[in-house]
Amino acid sequence: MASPSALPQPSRQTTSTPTGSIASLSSTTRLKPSRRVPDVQRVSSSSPSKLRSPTRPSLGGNAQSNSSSSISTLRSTSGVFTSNGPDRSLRRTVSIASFPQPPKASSRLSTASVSSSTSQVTSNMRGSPDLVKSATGTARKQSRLSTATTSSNRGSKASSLHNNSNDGKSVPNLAGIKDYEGQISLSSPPQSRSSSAQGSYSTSATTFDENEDAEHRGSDTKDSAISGKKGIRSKEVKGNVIVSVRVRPDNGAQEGSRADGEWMVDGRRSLIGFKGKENYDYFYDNVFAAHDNNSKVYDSSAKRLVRRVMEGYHGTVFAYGMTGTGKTFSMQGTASSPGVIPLAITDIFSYIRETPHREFLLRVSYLEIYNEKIHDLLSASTANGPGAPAQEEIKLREDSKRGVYATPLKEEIVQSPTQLLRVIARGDHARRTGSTQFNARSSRSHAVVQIVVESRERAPGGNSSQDKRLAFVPGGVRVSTLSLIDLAGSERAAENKERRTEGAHINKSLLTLGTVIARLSESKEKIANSTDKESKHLPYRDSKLTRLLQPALSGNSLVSILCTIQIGSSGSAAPANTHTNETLNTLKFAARAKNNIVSHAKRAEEAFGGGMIQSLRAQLENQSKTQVENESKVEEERIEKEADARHEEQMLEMQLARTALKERIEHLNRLILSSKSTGVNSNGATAALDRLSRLSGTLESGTRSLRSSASQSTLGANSLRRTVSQLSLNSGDQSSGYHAQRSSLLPEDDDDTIGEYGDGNASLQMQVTALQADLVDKNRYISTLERRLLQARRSSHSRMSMGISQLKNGEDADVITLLREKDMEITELRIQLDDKDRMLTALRSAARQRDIAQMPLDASVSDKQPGNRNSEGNSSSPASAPAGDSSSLVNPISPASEKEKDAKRKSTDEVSRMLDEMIQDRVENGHLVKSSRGSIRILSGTTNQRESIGTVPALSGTVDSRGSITESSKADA
Ligand SMILES: Nc1ncnc2c1ncn2[C@@H]1O[C@H](COP(=O)(O)OP(=O)(O)OP(=O)(O)O)[C@@H](O)[C@H]1O
Repeated sequence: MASPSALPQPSRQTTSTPTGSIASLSSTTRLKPSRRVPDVQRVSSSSPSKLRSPTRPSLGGNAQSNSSSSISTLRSTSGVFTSNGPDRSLRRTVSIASFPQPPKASSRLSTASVSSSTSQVTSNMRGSPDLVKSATGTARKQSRLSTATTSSNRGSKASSLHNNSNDGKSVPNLAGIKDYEGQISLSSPPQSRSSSAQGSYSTSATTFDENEDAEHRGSDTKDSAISGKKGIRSKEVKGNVIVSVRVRPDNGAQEGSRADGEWMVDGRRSLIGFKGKENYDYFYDNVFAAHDNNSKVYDSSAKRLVRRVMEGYHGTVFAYGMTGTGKTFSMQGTASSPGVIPLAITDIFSYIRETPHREFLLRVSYLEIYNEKIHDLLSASTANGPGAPAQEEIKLREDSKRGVYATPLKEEIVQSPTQLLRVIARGDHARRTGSTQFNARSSRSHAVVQIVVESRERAPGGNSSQDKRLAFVPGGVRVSTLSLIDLAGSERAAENKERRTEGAHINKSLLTLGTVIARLSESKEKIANSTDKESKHLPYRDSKLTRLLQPALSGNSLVSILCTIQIGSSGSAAPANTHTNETLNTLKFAARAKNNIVSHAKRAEEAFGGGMIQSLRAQLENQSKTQVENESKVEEERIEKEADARHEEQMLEMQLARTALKERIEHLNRLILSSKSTGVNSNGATAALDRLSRLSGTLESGTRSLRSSASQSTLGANSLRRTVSQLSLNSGDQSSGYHAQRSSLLPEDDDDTIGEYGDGNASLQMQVTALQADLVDKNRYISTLERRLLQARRSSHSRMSMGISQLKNGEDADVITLLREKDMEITELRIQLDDKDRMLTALRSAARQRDIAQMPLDASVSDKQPGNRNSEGNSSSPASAPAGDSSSLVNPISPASEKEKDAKRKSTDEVSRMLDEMIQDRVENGHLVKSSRGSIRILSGTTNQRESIGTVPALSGTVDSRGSITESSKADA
């Protein structure tokens, strides 16, 4: 947002125009010293023309004395001419006074003198309308100085002038013609604006300070002098409309050429007179002679209005006149002589700089009305030329707040004069121009620059720019608009068809403008207090131009109209008389405007919650909010993605870990199996159980759920445990039946699995050590797995606690379920590990028991049969014992050990039977397939959870019915 502090403070001296079309804002051209002296000189040496000289001599001694006395009085009062010379102070003082100013105490003396002399003049002029007009003009100037003079002026002659000009007709020069004749040229010296006498301004425009009431008093005197319509306009509205006429230099004019009458331009008295078939004298607020430059034109006709706009009034400045008479020259100016627009821009920024207690925001739009269509001169499509895509049609709308406005129209916020000038230069570039007979680069459209000024009070105190930005009085925003309009020129003599079409539109809209202004007088009084409704009968809607100007013309705005004329017709294709008629029409238009337009412009109220400043502030806040939201959203998404990626990675790791763990378990199973096959499991029953265990492990690696696999695994482990508990009983049994069973159960490819222990010679201790090592391995692995799971959990938790609540409920549930599954998996793996532990313990105790059992047996055998002592090793190593030897060795044993052996055999049979049942069960359930050779294989893909789980109770039931084994299995379960 363009905060006030952000508005750069332009340097008047350095401001330059971005393009050649807009003049440099350098003040040097404006402040040229001694400008007025040459002006005066130029008056006497101005080029010959058909201009009459000022009528001073014709006024007679009184008038002359009046004139001179008034001037001298002004000078002495202001103290500017005498003390400072025509310097900057003077110029500015004069310029500000273009709007009537209140009298000051210091001016009273001079006022009295002016008053008396004016009275004298007017009384001397009675009976001569021409003189009356001239004198009234002088009196009008005088009257600005004091209200005291006003009454006499009003009462005397003003009405006689303005009764005629009111309806657009000027008073013809019926008398005093002689007085004008013989005068070659006229270029009155720049008039000394009465404000200088009032001394109501400081010498610098930048310390402008005036009293509004006083100003209105001043304006009252001025207007009453010019219009003589006292009582019609209220004091408040007079002076709000300034009408000026500017005469373009007629460089090509030659004496006697194309003359159609005699003209008199008296800038000092703001008078233009014409002597021809009819004689006219027109008085305006300002008349600028050919030698007056743009700076003077701006100072006198627009400067004050611009500053009032900055204070909160709406203001409209427009240039009206025939083609080629200098409208664009006056509004835009040149590089060396900037016009109203660049000078206004400079002033706007000066004002901002001088008003630090308020915050300002400026936005600018630029449109043209060409052939009754509105074009946005700042839109890209306009700037890009005819090839660019057509822009959306711009329409005029009206609302109570904004009045009549064009939409959609691009508005640019500007923060410096350079920026503003650049924007306008861009629009100028896009504006349509063409060559007419009277102007090589004629504007073919009405161009409207609109600068919207928003301001509001700052809180006192804040020194830093930061403070200034933040500290505001909780007041409202004041919005005012400055419209600077360069109308297209009327042209009657177009030859080219395109020019004619354009000309028709231009003329039609100008005609409507003239009609509206003429009609304003009909209901002037009404309009002074009018509501919008009452003014609706005026044909504002007949043209886009009048519709756009409606708020200004109907009194809501300060208005300054600059009418341009060219007195000579040199350069014009039109015949001299046509040209003169056109010029007279312009003058009539100006006179009507002066008399008919009533402005009761009021300073805009400070609106709360409205205005661009506030909406921009709100927008900015919203934007930053949205930005923060977006950033946090992006950040959250990034975190979420990272978390997802981490999560996936962890899942993958866990999956791998699980697979690896299973492999390890399988491997462990194999080791157990091999240990069974060699030592503890020498009876073969264990081998069968081991198969089962292995089977469960294999099944486990299938596609069934973790739970089912765990059940299987547990089942295998339980079976093993049971087997181990039985083995503790059968440790000494080495019946060949087990070998037979073992061979029938072992798949062929298991021969390798038996591995190093397969020879049956490896010691049990070695197997136990291997198992232990494996166990340690497994434990390590599980702890790693646990650690990872913990990490995964932590990151999940942190994700949740970080408020990445964008995760859908389903996702949460998924994660939780997954975690639970992993927990279960770990638990189950633990159980398996415990099983293995127990199994190992069982194996150890079995080994120990076997050792113990063998020791007394060996001892008794050796005791009773000393010759057989060497057979001990054979009994413990069936592989090394000769076939059938075992029975022969057993025979000599005592009846007690026979009994013991019997019991062992029985229990071994029992285990075998149990295993058979289990295997049979599995075969029936389709988990195992019996090969033709009698061996059993695992059927791949037979992983039916229901079946596998179902086997457990069946097995349990079987085992339950069997004494000590039942107890052990129950405990395991
Ligand atoms: N006061 C002046 N002093 C010097 N040159 C002037 C003055 N007024 C106008 N001119 C010159 O006269 C020519 C026509 O002026 P300009 O284009 O401003 O006329 P216009 O009224 O805008 O015409 P149109 O309506 O055709 O656009 C330009 O070359 C301009 O420089």
